Amino acid sequence: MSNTDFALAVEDLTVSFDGFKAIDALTLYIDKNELRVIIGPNGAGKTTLLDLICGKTKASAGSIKFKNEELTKLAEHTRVRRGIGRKFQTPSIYENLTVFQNLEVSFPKGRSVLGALFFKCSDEVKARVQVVAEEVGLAEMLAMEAGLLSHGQKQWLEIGMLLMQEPELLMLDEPIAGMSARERELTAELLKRICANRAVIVIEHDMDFVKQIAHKVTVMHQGKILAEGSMEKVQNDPKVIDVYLGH
Ligand SMILES: Nc1ncnc2c1ncn2[C@@H]1O[C@H](COP(=O)(O)OP(=O)(O)OP(=O)(O)O)[C@@H](O)[C@H]1O
Repeated sequence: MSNTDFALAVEDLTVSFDGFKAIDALTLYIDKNELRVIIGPNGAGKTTLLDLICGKTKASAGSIKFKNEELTKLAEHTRVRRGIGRKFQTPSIYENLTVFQNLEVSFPKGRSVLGALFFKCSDEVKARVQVVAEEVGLAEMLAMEAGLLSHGQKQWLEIGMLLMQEPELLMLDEPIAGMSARERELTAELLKRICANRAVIVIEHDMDFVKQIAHKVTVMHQGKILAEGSMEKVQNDPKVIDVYLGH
C-alpha cells in the first residue's frame, strides 16, 4: 500500500502459534489523534495484536506501518524509539524510587549524545517531569515513594513514564482494572487528554468506560475483526451481541 495519513496501518496481519492463527489476516487503520478501543471475548487475539504492534511477538505474515514505516522487521526497542509506547496490565514502576525519579529515569537518554551526558541534572528533564506529572495528576506527589501510591496512581505513574518518551502511539491493556470509580473517571479524562497529541489504542472490557472514551470501537473475534465503528453501531450489531455483548 502507498503512503497514508494514518498513524497506524495494519494489513493482512497474521500470526500462527503451532498452526493456530491467533491473528488471522487482520486489517486495521488508526488515525492520528484517534482513541480506538478494542473489545472482544477472551482469546479473541486483542493482546496478541498489541504484542505484534510493539514487537513483543513476531508476525508470520502481513504488514504493520507506523507513520508509513514498515515495523515488522524492526526490533522491539527500535519501535519504542520510533514512538510506540505500550503499557501492560501490571504496573512496572520502581517502587523504591520517588515519583519524580520514576519519571526522570524514563526520559529517553539515548536521543542525543548531549542528552546522554547531561540528562541527570538537565533542566530539560526537570521541566518535562513537571509537565508529565501534571498531565497524569501526580504533580503534588513528586517526592513520594512510588510504592506508597494507590493502585490507580501507580497506573497513572506508568502512563506518565511512557509519556516521558513522547510516544506517538500509546497502547494500554485494560488500564482501569482494579481501579475505584473515581479513579476510573480520572483515567477517562486522562486518556481523552493524551490522545490530543497522539494515537491511543486501549483494550477494555468495561463497556461503560468504553462508551466514555472511544472515538471508534473495533470488535475482535477469533483473530479477525467482527465489527468496527461507533460504540452505538457496534453495540447494535447482532453479530457483536451474539459473540460478546449478549453474554
Ligand atoms: N505465545 C503464544 N503461544 C501460543 N498461543 C498463544 C500465544 N499467545 C496467545 N496465544 C493464544 O492466542 C489466542 C489469543 O490470545 P490473546 O491473549 O491475544 O486474547 P485476548 O483477546 O487478549 O484475550 P483476553 O481478553 O482473555 O486477554 C488465545 O487462544 C491464546 O491462547
